[in-house]
Amino acid sequence: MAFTNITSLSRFGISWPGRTEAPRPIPAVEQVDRPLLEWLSYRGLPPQKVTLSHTLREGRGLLATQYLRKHEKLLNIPGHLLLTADVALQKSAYGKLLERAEVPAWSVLATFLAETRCQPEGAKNEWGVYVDALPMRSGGVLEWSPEEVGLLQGTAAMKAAQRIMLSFELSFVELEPVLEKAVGAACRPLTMDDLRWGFSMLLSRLVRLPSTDMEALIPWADMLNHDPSADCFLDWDAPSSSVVLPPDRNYQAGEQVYMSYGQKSDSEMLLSYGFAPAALSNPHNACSLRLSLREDDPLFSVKRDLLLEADKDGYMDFPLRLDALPQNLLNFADFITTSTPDKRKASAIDQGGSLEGSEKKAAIDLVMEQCKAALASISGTLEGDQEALNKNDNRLSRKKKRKLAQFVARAQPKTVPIQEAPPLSQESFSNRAPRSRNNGGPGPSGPSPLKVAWNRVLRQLSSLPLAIGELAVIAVLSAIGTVIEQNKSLSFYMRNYPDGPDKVIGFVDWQLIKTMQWDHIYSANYFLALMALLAASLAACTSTRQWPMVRVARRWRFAQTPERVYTMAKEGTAAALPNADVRVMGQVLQGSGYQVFLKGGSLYAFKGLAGKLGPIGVHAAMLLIMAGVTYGCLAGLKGTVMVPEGGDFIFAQALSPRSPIARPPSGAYDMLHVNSFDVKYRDDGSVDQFVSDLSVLDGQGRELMRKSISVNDPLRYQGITAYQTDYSMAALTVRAPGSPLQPADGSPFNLPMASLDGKPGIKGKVWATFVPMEPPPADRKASKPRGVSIVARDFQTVALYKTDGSFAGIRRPGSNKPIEVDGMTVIVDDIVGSTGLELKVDPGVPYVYAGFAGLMITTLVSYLSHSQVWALQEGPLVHVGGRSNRATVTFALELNDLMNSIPEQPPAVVPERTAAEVEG
Ligand SMILES: C[S@@+](CC[C@H](N)C(=O)[O-])C[C@H]1O[C@@H](n2cnc3c(N)ncnc32)[C@H](O)[C@@H]1O
Repeated sequence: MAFTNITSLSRFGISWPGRTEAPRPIPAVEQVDRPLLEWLSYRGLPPQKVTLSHTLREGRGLLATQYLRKHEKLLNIPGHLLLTADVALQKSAYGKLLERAEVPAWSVLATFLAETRCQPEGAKNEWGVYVDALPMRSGGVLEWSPEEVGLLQGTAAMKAAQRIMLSFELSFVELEPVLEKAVGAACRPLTMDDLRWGFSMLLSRLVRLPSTDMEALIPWADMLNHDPSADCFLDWDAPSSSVVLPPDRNYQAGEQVYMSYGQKSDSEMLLSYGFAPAALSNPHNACSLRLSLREDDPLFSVKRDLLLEADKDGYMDFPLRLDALPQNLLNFADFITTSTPDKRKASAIDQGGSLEGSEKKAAIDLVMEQCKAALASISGTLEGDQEALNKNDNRLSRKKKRKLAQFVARAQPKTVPIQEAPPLSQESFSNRAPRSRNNGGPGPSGPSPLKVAWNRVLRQLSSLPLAIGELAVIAVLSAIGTVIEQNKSLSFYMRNYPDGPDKVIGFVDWQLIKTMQWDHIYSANYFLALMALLAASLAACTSTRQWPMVRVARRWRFAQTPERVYTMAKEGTAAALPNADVRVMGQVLQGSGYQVFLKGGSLYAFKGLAGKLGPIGVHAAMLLIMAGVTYGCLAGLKGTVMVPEGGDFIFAQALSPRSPIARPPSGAYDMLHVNSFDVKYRDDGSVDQFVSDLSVLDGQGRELMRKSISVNDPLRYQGITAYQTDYSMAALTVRAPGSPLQPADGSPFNLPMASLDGKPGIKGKVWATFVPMEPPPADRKASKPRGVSIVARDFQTVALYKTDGSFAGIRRPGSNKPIEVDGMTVIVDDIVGSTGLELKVDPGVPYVYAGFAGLMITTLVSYLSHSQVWALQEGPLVHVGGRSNRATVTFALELNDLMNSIPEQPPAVVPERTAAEVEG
């Protein structure tokens, strides 16, 4: 296929430039290079297999001094020659200030370059010779005039240019107040232009060494020029502790050695490095191809609806590289051409997979058709420019630069960067990655492998799909924990989840429950590990995403040009107010709750920063809840007791620790006494409430606390909570003249009650006792004892049965009404109840409560809009732009109202000229 194969470019009459250059005579060292070469050798640069030349098409570059074999290690630059942000921090007069302000690595390096360059001769720091050897200009976009940048209007290259320029401006705004604080620096105060030069040098020379992820300026290696067809990168060689370059081909002595600055498109090259590779020589060039559904397709509306359902528009943009086609492009092309559209196809567009047979052919044909159209427009433009482009060098004249900009603007309507791991990169600058802090490791200033690995782990952990997956698994496990009763005895599970054919829902039996720890799922090791993983994900997301967003939001960002005001507003509200004063605008904004900053005629105002902090608070609150739950699970104690009225126990006897780290609180050694247990009934006879009157007593029996507890109203004492959860019947108080147990004085006596739950044919809460009519027989086996059986289901009535088991009657305890059973009189006086208490010690509760309170507040705060307004005074005009991340319509209305409320200033009075002046 023509477009996946770069050799097909020969049909445009294009061959690879540069790499076919004839070897040159090896030049003698020029006078101008001497200071740099002497400095390099003084700083310990070993003899090299390349030498510096000035007479190359690209300006300076490195020539092989001997035959170089492919893959042989070239260069050998020791680690201490690397200029990293950490080295710059140590050597810079602004080091302490920059360190304290935590500015990004790029800003540290740019400041160091700028200050070194400004230092007077003789007072320069040890990097002075190297910095003086850097070019005055790189040709990159930071050095372009607004008019030149304007030539990119309407292109994606414009966006990239703006991103780079905005990053520089943000860096400057951040650096300016820091640098102002410096006293006694060895150079004059640094200006915006000084720093612009510093950043421009970084953009065109900073190297990222892929294997250590370290960014540094590398003297000597930064003399290598770029060749789009080269495939070799600078890298850190751990065994030799130096920077090396393994060439991707053999070089003759005198030939220029090239490296690759990364798989970058022409526009990226132009913006960062100030040159564009010869036309069509760059296989990494990319343009955006838009594929859309065809309106003449009879299945148009079916396909459009399917795409909408799959959350997609009727068109898709694809970054197209001459040497590769993305799979989702083919999938989308297949969807456009298919005669059997379905849900699966629509939602699988962004997935991998490969197409087969006729589907693949139809998809490729469509892509080819569109590509041809796109390429025809590119090649048409190129032919006219080719001559000019082929002659480009790195000291671009204004005219040439304009020409190149036009080329980028016309030839690449939408250039999209699509490559990985470029060694020379402006990415960290544009993304404003924070300065790396070096904690030791190989090389003098590279991040340790540990740090690289740590960053990778952080990135993985903060992935949203991972966090959603973790939450989903926790939700499923919590559902299991809600359905299956927790922390019951083994016999409970054996009874309720039998094995064999009666398994619950066909597969859940007690063995599975025990093996999977579903009987205590919330303290199971894998559940706790999952909680820890979710906590790590939340923390990673906060540190890698949310906190940087807040830091960016906190920066004051002034717009210096009207275009910038409108760019900052993006799709928000923008307007130009005639005869207005930006200071009045500031006062109006301040009156509406904005924080306003004015610098010269430029205004920046914001409100609702808390809205950006809200999500961090949400994460912190969730972490607190999880920490509280985990702490409660590990350091908690729990237990259940059944205590008869009048009975007591020491808390610690009933509490068992949930893990070895759990410790009973000091109050656990006090005693709980049950003064009474009462069941309250409604008029219809149903149970209304169970009430236990409890007292906490100390070792000497003194009452420390007393409370009547009921369901949902527990007793809380020194971290111990006693819940009313159960009841039982302990004894029946009766009088039974004629029974051998009846005391002689006729007073009532107690008969213990036993639960019948689980006895054949009986389920639920039923208790019974027996009033004997005669002393127990000598041979208990031979004859059954005679007596009255009394059965109770609740505390209101009891049923009495004769010796032969037949029903005798019902009585209310305490009614004093006797009943005659088999000749014996029985009076039921009372049922003595037992209260069932559940005891819990959960030291995590305060944290969980605090977490939930925090969660409610921070969730609300997250909904606050973060609104920003920029304004710039330009003569009598004030350009205003604003945007908000939420409630955009309300914000637009509010900003419009604010703008309308700004009083119009009287226009400046132009004195009328006198007749004499006119004549004169
Ligand atoms: C890392 S420096 C290389 C050394 C540089 N030639 C010098 O004199 O310092 C990068 C700069 O070299 C120039 N450069 C590199 N490769 C080039 C190429 N293929 N064509 C034109 N200029 C190139 C650009 O000006 C770029 O900003």
